[in-house]
Amino acid sequence: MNYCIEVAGLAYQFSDNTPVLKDIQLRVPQGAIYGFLGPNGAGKTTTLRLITGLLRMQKGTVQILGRSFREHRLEILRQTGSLIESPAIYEHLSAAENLLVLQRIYQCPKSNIMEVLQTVGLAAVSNKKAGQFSLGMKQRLALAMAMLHHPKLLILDEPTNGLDPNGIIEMRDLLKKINREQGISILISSHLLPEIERLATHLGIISKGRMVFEGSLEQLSGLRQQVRGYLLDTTDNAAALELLAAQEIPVVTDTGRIQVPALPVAAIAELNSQLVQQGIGVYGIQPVKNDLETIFMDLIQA
Ligand SMILES: Nc1ncnc2c1ncn2[C@@H]1O[C@H](COP(=O)(O)OP(=O)(O)OP(=O)(O)O)[C@@H](O)[C@H]1O
Repeated sequence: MNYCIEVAGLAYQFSDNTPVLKDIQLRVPQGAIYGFLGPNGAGKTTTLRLITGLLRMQKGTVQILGRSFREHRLEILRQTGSLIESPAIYEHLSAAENLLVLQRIYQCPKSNIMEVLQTVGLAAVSNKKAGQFSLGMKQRLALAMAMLHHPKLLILDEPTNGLDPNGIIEMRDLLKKINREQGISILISSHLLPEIERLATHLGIISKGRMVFEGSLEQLSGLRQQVRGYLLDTTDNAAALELLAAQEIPVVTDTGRIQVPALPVAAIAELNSQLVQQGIGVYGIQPVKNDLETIFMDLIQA
């Protein structure tokens, strides 16, 4: 598989000497929308700042679009668009004028300006001052700015932060469209699993400065299929709990029902017959499967 970003052994600490990143491995397949997920303070922004050269690397290697970032920094940045921290939008300039400033820096064709405004759905308001834009429109302008020079790769740090539900959906659809129609690979960070689940093809989860999962969405869903335990419905829960305690089987009862761990199916069948032999009717045995939220919480709390 070809990767547009390959990070290995990335470690970082700020001046207070507390390690913030520890041995980060991250591989973004070409053409992917890679969701970089983790709770607040996990190290997402620091990782993205290192990958885009906003922070100086201390340890590890970063390859972008097949080249070492250390050795080919400028060449890589010319092919990469990023949106990290608040974008530098001039509020007193129109959307088109904001892009014109960048067009002069990038020395790219002027026709790119209307083209990206079209892509992000701001062509009709290209002459409106950015200061009069809603937050969602500003984020779309920021995305247009990141895309102006036709990058092959976009690196976006929580681009939906602060947007209302409609703005979030718009941004998600836009990113999918850009990825599908222009073949641009996207690395996007978020602390919201449902958002990433609806958008990403691949996923990396970071917690306390370490990667705790990396793989496709299917692989994560595979974990969802695993059985966490079984719910037992009985005619006499008190007697059933006594029998389980005698066998030292841990139970959870916080839903008002008895949940036993994911024992082998033969052990569950044996438990069922013992309960019945004790005169306790068992009218339900239901496997409890992981949901994505539980998997996520398990991974980040491990
Ligand atoms: N300039 C800095 N100096 C010292 N510590 C910092 C600095 N920037 C970030 N940190 C610390 O590094 C850790 C990781 O922060 P980072 O911003 O990378 O996390 P994050 O996953 O992006 O979180 P969030 O979702 O809240 O943005 C945090 O403990 C943070 O306090």
